[in-house]
Amino acid sequence: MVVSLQIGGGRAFCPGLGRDSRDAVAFLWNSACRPGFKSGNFSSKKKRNGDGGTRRGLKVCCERGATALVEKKGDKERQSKDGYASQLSVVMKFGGSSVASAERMREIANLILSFPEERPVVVLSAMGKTTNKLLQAGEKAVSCGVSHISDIEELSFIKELHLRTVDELGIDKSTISVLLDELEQLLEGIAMMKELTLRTRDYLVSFGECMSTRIFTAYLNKIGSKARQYDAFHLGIITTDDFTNADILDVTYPAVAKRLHEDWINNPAIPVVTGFLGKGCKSCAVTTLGRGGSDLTATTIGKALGLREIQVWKDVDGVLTCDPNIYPKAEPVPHLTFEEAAELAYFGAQVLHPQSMRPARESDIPVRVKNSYNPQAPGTLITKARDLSEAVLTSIVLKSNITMLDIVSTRMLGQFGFLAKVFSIFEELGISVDCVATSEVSISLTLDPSKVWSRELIQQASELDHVAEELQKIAVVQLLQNRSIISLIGNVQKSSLILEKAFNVLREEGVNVQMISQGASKVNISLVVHDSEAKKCVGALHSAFFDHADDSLPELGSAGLSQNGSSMHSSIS
Ligand SMILES: Nc1ncnc2c1ncn2[C@@H]1O[C@H](COP(=O)(O)OP(=O)(O)O)[C@@H](O)[C@H]1O
Ligand SMILES: N[C@@H](CC(=O)OP(=O)(O)O)C(=O)O
Repeated sequence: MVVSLQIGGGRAFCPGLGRDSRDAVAFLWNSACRPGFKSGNFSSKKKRNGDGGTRRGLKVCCERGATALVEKKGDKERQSKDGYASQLSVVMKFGGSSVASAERMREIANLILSFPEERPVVVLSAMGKTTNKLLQAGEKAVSCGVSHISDIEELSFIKELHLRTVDELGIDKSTISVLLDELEQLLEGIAMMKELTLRTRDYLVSFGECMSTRIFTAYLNKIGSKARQYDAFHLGIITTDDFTNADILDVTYPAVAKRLHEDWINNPAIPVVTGFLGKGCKSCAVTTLGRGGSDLTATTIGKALGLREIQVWKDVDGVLTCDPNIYPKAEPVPHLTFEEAAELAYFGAQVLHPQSMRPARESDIPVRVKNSYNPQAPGTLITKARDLSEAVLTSIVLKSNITMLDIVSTRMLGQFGFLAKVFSIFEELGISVDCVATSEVSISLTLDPSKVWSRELIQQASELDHVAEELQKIAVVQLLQNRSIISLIGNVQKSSLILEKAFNVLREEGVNVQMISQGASKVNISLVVHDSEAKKCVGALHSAFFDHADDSLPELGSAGLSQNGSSMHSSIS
């Protein structure tokens, strides 16, 4: 088959073409399989790169107006779903601790520029603890009265931090002064209304990312690295209207790819994007993706552009065997699968946003978790698959202050529809359920406190009473608070070994496990214990699985796999 290309003014054919043209043929070959592709519509283009040099590429046009610059010199071309062959190569996301001060911003800029071969999209969180401070300021504004807004300690803190940073970096105050004024006006509005709705809350916290990205972009430009700031809600990150915990919609991917790609083609500059934020599809208001949501912004952009790698830079040497605040001897895990990472994030490891692995997994783009304080450390690489032959336990996750419900049917054994009825009550009340262990007539479950709205709900005793009231129509209900879930993320092929070892440790510690649940993905086994015993258990389990990996524990009989509060069951939820 002969494929013809129109390159510049000349005409060329597949056999014997130069390298650039072969790249274009490859693109044509891929694109021709896509709907909307119109063959023969090519033009060459000389392009200035970020350093002011020129780089030759071929601009390939598709029918829908999508264009792609195909690089020469063996730079592996990657295409987004929409047919864009991105010039950008990686996403580099920096969390709050990585951009907490002027000093940190300088270090991050140096770090980004120390990879001259990369053309990154930078995603930033708010500086340090700004998001928490904004939320606290909002809460205070509700009751302090309009005339006392300027007395709010957290507002002064935020102003001082951002103005000092701007000053220390030697950039213009005007970069953020308008936003600081708007923030004060917003707090006055909250004080006037005496209420802080979820929608307003999202708008309020958005000031953190909007300021950090403006400061960092101005700094990059000041030091001669051309950068361009983007607010995610203007970039095309479209979400549901679930304020404080919005989901990203699929329309986001082509919109983000188009905007970033076109801007880069027209005028290359490092994109610096606000993490955590989006735009509600119906409300058009600013939404947020849940706490820690900048990780999800990073993977979403990675997928949109079909980038080579997604890097999330934190203040730890990667994903660790355990939260270092709970067990300081925790060690980095060198390699994880998307499934393992998603599971440990979902079960409460703060290091990654629970939904952040989805876009990366869907587009099979590796995620690297690195330490911005220690860039030499190898970090954690998260990919589709890894060698599990030696793996037993990967990580231990502790989620505390959980509410557990023990529900036993008042109907006769064998009544069908009991479980359906229980779950329909949770659905009606909009409550998210976390771990479950069941039998035909009884069910133990834990309520998910990771969603902001449900955390508030759980804190409201009256709401919980309402749950119990509804359930009591069909069952005897016991509400057990102050429980912890210890999740063991490990190799499914070794689940019996994990259980055997874990139960031996817990028996030695004299701990009674109140519920066991092995998730559908089977890389996770969750044990519910009392809050007061949880940290001790995690320490002992960590010692057994990681600190003394060679010590073999005495063999025990096979443990039951699914147990709820009232009885031991053989099923696995
Ligand atoms: N398994 C774990 N591995 C690494 N860090 C963890 C783990 N569990 C909890 N953490 C906590 O997560 C923090 C990093 O996540 P986060 O604060 O969201 O980072 P950033 O704000 O830089 O994105 C660490 O400082 C650590 O305290
Ligand atoms: N600033 C937001 C979003 C975020 O992702 O932050 P971090 O990357 O610092 O966890 C938050 O605090 O939730």
